[in-house]
Amino acid sequence: MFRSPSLLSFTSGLVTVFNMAVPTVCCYVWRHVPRSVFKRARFRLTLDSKFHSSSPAHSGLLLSLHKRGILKDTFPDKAAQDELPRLLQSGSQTIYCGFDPTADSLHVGNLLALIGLLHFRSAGHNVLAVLGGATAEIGDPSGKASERERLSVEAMQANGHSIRESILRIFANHEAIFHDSNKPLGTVTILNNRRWFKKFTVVEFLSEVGRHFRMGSMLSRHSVQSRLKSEEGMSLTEFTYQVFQAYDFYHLNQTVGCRIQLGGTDQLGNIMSGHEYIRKVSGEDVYGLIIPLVTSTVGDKLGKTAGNAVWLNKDKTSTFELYQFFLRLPDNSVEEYLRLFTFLPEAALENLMEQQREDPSKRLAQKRLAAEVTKLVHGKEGLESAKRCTRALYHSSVNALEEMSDEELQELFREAPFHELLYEPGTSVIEACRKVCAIPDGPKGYIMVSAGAVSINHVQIDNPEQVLIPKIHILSNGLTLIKVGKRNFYIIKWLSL
Ligand SMILES: N[C@@H](Cc1ccc(O)cc1)C(=O)O
Repeated sequence: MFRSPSLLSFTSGLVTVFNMAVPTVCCYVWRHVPRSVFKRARFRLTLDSKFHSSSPAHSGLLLSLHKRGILKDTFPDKAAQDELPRLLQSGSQTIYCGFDPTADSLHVGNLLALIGLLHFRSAGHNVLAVLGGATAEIGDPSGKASERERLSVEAMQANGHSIRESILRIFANHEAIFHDSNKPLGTVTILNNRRWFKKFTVVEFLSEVGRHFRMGSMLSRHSVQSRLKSEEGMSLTEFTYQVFQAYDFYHLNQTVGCRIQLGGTDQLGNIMSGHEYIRKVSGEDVYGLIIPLVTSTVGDKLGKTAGNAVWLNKDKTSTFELYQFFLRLPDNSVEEYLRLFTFLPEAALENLMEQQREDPSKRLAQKRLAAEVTKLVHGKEGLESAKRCTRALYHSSVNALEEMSDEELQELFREAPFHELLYEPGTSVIEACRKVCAIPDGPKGYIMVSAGAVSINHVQIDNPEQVLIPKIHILSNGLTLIKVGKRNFYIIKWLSL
């Protein structure tokens, strides 16, 4: 029997750049797309009043998320007033959010989506994370100036595996540390969309699903418009992305009754496509919850594409670096971040901010924020580790250095060379420094040490001939930390015979 190529290999193989079609397409849009579509596609600013339901009993969760800054908007626009609050009141709902495994870790931007889901879970709703094994192969053009490099299926699977682990870890930390155990907690499900796309051939998909999509609305999406205008244009593969995400929503609606999708502002177009598709095929009303994109303190999108990501896996951003990222936030951002990234109730938050305003130099708000986020992402042990590293590095604490595991050390001094050397009694400071190339050869290095440029385990050295003394220069964990100048670190792990 004839079988057409499988859907995924067909679409991801299509690198036919859409450029050639741009002029025709633009004319098409201009002539055929109703004005109202453009108007709807434009992101509208939310008015507070929108989240006030006509019946106050219904508006609770949405309103509080809106006040925290997590819920930026809903789709359709008017649903926030009545339909959505009513739906959430009517019983446990399933809320989903998708994550494409295009990297081996999620980042802080994704954390906000997980936190959004967690608020719903804490309110007794069921949450569903979709790993986009299939959609990652297509590549979402939303918010991206150019097409993503194609990743191998193996890399995608490995990424998916690692992302699944981190989602489960964060959800488990939330349950153990932040959830009030007297309150009902919804379920968590993680599904990979490869599962349902696998069954289609490309012909079947286009014939069964594709026919319900209108070119006019597809072309009106912001992600498409901005790319069509760019020099690079857009491939057919990327152009079809919204159909895949729309189908996910439909599939989850049909199989588990999911009626709510959560996503960042860049996902609005994809969510709208799902909404239109489901309405058309099954007549059911579904909704989108739009969360803000996390930006850096100077306003850049904080994410993988922007190249300044803060990752959630500790082999990419250590617990210490994550902690420090939040600790370093400027005063004018900390309140906003506390609302977005912690589960602190409003009263506790205001209290904390009042203390912060009394004496900003104590950085109480930043410390609390950093602690809460680190606990959520890496658990209590993660926070302990981050604090230990902070003491070791910034408070020159020898005790903290002594308590550190090899793994923590390497995480903390990621950039620092790590040397394992055989310990020979009688080794001097200058010899140790030379062995790890911490100082230049010859008299220049000798002079540097004599001038006090080198410290060992946070104690400044001025005698290059000083013999390394166990317990002082070699800590009980077999470690010597050499610092040259302000920020050059070298770690020696002494091995004994
Ligand atoms: N498109 C989303 C990920 C996603 C994947 C599949 C979905 O069904 C939903 C969302 C993103 O790039 O962030």
